[in-house]
Amino acid sequence: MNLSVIHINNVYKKYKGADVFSINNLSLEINKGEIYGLLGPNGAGKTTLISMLCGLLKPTSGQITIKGLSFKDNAKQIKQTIGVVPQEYALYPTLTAYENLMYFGAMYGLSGTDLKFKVTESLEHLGLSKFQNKKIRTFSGGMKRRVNLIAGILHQPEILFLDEPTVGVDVQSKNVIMEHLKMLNKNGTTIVYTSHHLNEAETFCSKVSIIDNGSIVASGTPKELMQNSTGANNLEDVFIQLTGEALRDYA
Ligand SMILES: Nc1ncnc2c1ncn2[C@@H]1O[C@H](COP(=O)(O)OP(=O)(O)OP(=O)(O)O)[C@@H](O)[C@H]1O
Repeated sequence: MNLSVIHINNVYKKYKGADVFSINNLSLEINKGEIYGLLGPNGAGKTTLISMLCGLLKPTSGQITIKGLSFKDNAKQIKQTIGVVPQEYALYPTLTAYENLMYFGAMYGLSGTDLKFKVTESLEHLGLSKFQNKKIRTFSGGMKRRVNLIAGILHQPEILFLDEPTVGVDVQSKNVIMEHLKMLNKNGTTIVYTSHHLNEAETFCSKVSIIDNGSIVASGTPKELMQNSTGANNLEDVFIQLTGEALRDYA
């Protein structure tokens, strides 16, 4: 039986001062154990949507529940259940990787030997042990992305939200990040992530939604979307068929 853990019902979002809705009557259910990809061109609304799912932004109207709970009434409870890996680095550049992670772990209520063990173990899993006492400002983009990921998962969240977790990283860092996410999912973590990497999403995601102009234009397993699009050999073909060739520049 599929157990829905994220429920999005008729959600709209209009930013203050904006003329148009960035999210436009969007409804979606995400089941426990999925790796769910939110895909779409620049400006489609991916970051806006995932920010609302994490409770960082409020919908203008509509409902979002996480395991049946709403941010309005149960924000504290939800925050213990979810992990968030934002697109922008949330790290302190003048602190070391170890110090940053001890800080983030403490924010999630971890402490003592448990916290030290989790920080040390995660740094090792993501290939960063050697650099744990170096300041973040000296780190490469790929190393910062890996520390950013650890900061969001130290408290072992049931549901993990990631906004473009592999943007701007080399293939080596990307592989380490994706393998780690697969391992977390195997151990029961539901993963919701935004990405521009359609090849990656095609193999990584159990389900995807393609978003354009703030609405979902298609949802399903990557295989289903390819089967339903005439002549599509891969998810990129489906994506182009649904969202078109036009550039999506915005400022
Ligand atoms: N703080 C804001 N104030 C006003 N408009 C915003 C704000 N943030 C985003 N928008 C607008 O909302 C729309 C959706 O933006 P969003 O960042 O969610 O898209 P995205 O799919 O994540 O894009 P990208 O792939 O470029 O990251 C865009 O038209 C954008 O200009």
